[in-house]
Amino acid sequence: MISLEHVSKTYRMPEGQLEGVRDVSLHIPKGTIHGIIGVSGAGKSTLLRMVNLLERPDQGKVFVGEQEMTALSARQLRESRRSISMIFQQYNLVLNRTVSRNISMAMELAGVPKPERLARIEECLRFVGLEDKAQQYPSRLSGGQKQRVAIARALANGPKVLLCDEPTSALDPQTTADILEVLHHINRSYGVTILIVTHDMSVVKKICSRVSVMEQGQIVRTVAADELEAIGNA
Ligand SMILES: Nc1ncnc2c1ncn2[C@@H]1O[C@H](COP(=O)(O)OP(=O)(O)OP(=O)(O)O)[C@@H](O)[C@H]1O
Repeated sequence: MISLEHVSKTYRMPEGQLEGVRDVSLHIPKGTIHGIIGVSGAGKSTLLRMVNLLERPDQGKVFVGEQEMTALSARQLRESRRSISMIFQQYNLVLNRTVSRNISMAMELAGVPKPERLARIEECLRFVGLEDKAQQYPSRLSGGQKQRVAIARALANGPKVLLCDEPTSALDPQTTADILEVLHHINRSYGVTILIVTHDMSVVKKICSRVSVMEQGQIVRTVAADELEAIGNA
């Protein structure tokens, strides 16, 4: 479903250049949950953001489904990104819009008619267990509830791929477990392929089938999640 072929990204700054990602190749099969783990600065977020081309690689190719993302025009890329959703550590909700409007926005941009939007908002909120919060503003919600809204928003356009950048790092262990259960449920119910960046080994163990370990911009190994512990202890 997701293929990265020899992708690299170098950041050029006045004080010199920094190789964020170096010659990474990775294939993630459709319908799986894949983790990317590594210390701060290893290049995890950069790699994740290459999948929807929020970061454009300097070299290499990115495929999502049949589409070569790196070969699309700006218009085609906008279109293609509708099937790739993203959630973040800090939720990135629009604070002066209600929960309902937050979820509606991507559908408005995609030109979805209002009755369909309203039905979809209800469905997505029910999926994440927040059907009673539609008219609430984000500031009135807990961290776990904000992340549920962000997940509902991510589901609104019916994505094939969900990119998660440290989605539970701001949450306590119980809320983390609840959010991971929601992500697992999305994967099982809709067959969405999930790529999740984390520094938390327990996240990987709970929901990932495979995991890649990054160090200094490179993937140093990709293993089944239950093999990770053995490596960690070696
Ligand atoms: N826009 C940018 N400009 C310059 N350097 C950048 C930029 N984005 C990332 N980097 C650098 O690229 C390297 C990889 O960063 P990245 O954020 O991908 O790492 P990470 O593994 O996700 O780290 P963290 O867990 O702290 O988020 C780091 O050294 C970082 O400082």
